[in-house]
Amino acid sequence: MERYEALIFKEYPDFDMLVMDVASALANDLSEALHHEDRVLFAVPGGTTPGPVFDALSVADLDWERVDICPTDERWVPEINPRSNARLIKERLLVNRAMAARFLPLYASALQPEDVLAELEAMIAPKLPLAVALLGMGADMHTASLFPKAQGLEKALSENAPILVPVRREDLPETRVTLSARVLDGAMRKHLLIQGEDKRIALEKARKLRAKEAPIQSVLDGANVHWTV
Ligand SMILES: O=C(O)[C@H](O)[C@@H](O)[C@H](O)[C@H](O)COP(=O)(O)O
Repeated sequence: MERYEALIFKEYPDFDMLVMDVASALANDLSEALHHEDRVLFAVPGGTTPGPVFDALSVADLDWERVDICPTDERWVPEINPRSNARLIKERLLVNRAMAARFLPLYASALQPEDVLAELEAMIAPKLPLAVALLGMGADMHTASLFPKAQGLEKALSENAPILVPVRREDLPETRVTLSARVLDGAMRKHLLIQGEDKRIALEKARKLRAKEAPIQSVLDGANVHWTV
């Protein structure tokens, strides 16, 4: 296991090995957190990578009824929309034993996030800090919906950022809502899932840039990075 600076980088021979090890690490982290707290908050990403990890984690034998699960970020679409992270998480993670967990949404039926942000934050605030955060990363070095050059990024990266920040960028299909960097980085245990050489190179690049150019950097301290080709 390679260790450089304050993050732990673990490489796997293939994606299946990564999936099993990350699901096991997440189950252990959640179980450990549940020894110390009555309830724990677990944030998980959307995207194409985490699905198999959700499948493997959903059968883990732990006190899921004491786990609250929220997305790291959400696309501002109803759950019936295939792009909804709530839909992905409910289809792949909140099944089997993990069905007993409680889901905290980052979307509510309103034209704009700003119309209901206070209500969404009120559900999450009492449960912070995050016990565990599972994160993805784009090749453009975004994580959650902390996208470079996006409207809302500066606020989401600021030290006194609110819990939730709306994010918009012309090329994004819809408005996003993201947990702010301070909330994500404040997770007691962080696991970053990245697959492919392009993302490994992007991660290396991110470590030399500022968070504004490479938002992933704002959550790397103490993170467990799980990578496979
Ligand atoms: O809503 C989302 O899409 C995620 O939260 C996002 O941050 C994702 O983790 C990255 O874009 C990586 O996505 P892939 O796993 O599809 O590469």
